[in-house]
Amino acid sequence: MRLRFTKMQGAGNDFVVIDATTTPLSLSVAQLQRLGDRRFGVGADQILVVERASSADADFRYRIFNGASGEEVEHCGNGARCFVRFVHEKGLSDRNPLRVETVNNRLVLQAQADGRVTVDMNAPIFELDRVPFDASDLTPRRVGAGFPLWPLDLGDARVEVAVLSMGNPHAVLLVDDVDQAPVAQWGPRIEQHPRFPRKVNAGFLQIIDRGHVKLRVYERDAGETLACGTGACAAVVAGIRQGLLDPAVEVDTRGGRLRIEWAGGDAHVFMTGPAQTVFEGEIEL
Ligand SMILES: N[C@@H](CCC[C@H](N)C(=O)O)C(=O)O
Repeated sequence: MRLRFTKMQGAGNDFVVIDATTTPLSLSVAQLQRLGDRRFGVGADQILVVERASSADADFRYRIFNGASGEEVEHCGNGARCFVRFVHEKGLSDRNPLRVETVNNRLVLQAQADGRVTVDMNAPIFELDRVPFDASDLTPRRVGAGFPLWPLDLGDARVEVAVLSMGNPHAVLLVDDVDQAPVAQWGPRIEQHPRFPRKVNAGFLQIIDRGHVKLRVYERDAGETLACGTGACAAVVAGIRQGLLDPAVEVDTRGGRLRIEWAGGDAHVFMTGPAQTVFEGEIEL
């Protein structure tokens, strides 16, 4: 099969984006992994497939697959911004905002006049069984107004993580200096910790001040990426719940800056950041 694709990036988190709005497309895990492979394929952290919506209250359906594993996942913040740019650039729709359905969510996305895109990421989820996280026999340390930090045994280290879902699972760890943080060592151990039955994205968060943080994320099934949009939302929400951050925060990732806003409680989280097309191509799969 010959497949047309668009290579995109949002803050250095990179994607192969495929238009499946006219012809339905079913790719095998091996084909998805080939698209994600930086040596034998195109190379991407995630593969995004744009489809027709299944109901009238959404404009499109957007599916996300981790490039390394070919597994379908629930959410991708940086990918959502690229999805908007793709739909507008390809002339698939000129609606703004766009409403999109994902495997477990509905999102509203708005292209801004300055070229950035804002995504309504919905409300964060703290119920542990919905993350999911197995906290049996664990006692958390409570911080802020009672927000739990959970102890995790990593073998030669014991860390404390905030646990939440942005539609996909996140564990967030506070560090003094993110550039020195042992992301490559602890990232995979947190990602595959048995207390996270569906694995987890592991965020390493350094607070600069109440409106500015630095963040690195070891993504589930992707390794460390240059940025993770849902990870940025989860980290800021965790920082706010710990009483360390204000409601609007600039997040510096290794690939660029994201702005995250959350008013607390049941409020939705809003993420604003860049999205860019890198090139177009065709591949024989
Ligand atoms: N890069 C993404 C998240 C992609 C999915 C993640 N690796 C997972 O498995 O949940 C983002 O920008 O949010």
